[in-house]
Amino acid sequence: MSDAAPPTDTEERVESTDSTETAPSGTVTDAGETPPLRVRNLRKTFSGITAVDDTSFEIEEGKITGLIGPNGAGKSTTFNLITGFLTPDSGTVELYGEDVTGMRPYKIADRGMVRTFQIARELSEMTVLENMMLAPKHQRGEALWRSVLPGARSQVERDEAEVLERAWEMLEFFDIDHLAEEYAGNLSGGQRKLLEMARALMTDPDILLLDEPFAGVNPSLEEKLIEHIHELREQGYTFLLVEHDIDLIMNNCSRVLVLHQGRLLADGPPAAIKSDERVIEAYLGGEVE
Ligand SMILES: Nc1ncnc2c1ncn2[C@@H]1O[C@H](COP(=O)(O)OP(=O)(O)OP(=O)(O)O)[C@@H](O)[C@H]1O
Repeated sequence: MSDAAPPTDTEERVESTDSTETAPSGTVTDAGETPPLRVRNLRKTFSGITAVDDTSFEIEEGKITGLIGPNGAGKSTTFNLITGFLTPDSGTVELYGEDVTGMRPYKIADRGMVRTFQIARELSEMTVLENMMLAPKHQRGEALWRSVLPGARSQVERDEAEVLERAWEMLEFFDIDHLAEEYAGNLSGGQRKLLEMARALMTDPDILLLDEPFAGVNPSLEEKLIEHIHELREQGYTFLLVEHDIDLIMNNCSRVLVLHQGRLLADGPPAAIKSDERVIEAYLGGEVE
């Protein structure tokens, strides 16, 4: 990625994806801002298979960026490398200019970047509210630590009250507060996605990484989910979305990153990506729109 100012939604330009053009670590864009997330020359292999191959990109503050690519392109691996669930063989991940490469996921979450998770089977047997209360683990850890200090009891109670208040706020924001006592396993696909997002927001992150946010969501809830994402973006949150539904990406992201065989094939606004020959070719010669 070059140091050029990020393209606007209307520009038809596709960024060069030559990773040698990336700016040195800690530099700022021409707009004068350090990007929330910058990935440089990331590489990850699994016993001979190169899943992510010298990939570099950055995402813009307060924008929705989409990450797409055919099956096996390296999207999940990239997500896991960025969020600390995998350690890269080489390359760096920077959050607001800070090198967080190889940091544990909870430390990365502490620094303001979180990802959504599918609700595991065990959590399906807990209520929606219980799922929410489990989310900010590091805050609970702090509360336990403080519990050995003088005057700690009231502090612990205050912490718990704050977490509970935040949980209700998020459930209300996503219109699932009426489901608070429902088992998570009884929710519809769309309601689960809302809960996944509500949980991710418990720690009040700056950057949200959404993993297939629309998978299994019916059209009416899909619309609601999209509205919520845009509302949060307007509040200043920054998004990176991995999603198989190309239309949803093209219609809702200001910028799209295309991975192919572990490498960044294209990076630009949706209109330019849709007409990019290399992208069309990567999708087996099929239609991108
Ligand atoms: N833990 C692993 N062990 C071995 N190979 C892996 C592992 N994880 C991913 N791979 C391989 O790395 C490549 C990239 O996989 P990845 O899951 O990141 O792609 P993806 O774009 O998310 O694919 P999909 O859209 O099908 O989910 C694939 O060839 C995959 O088989």
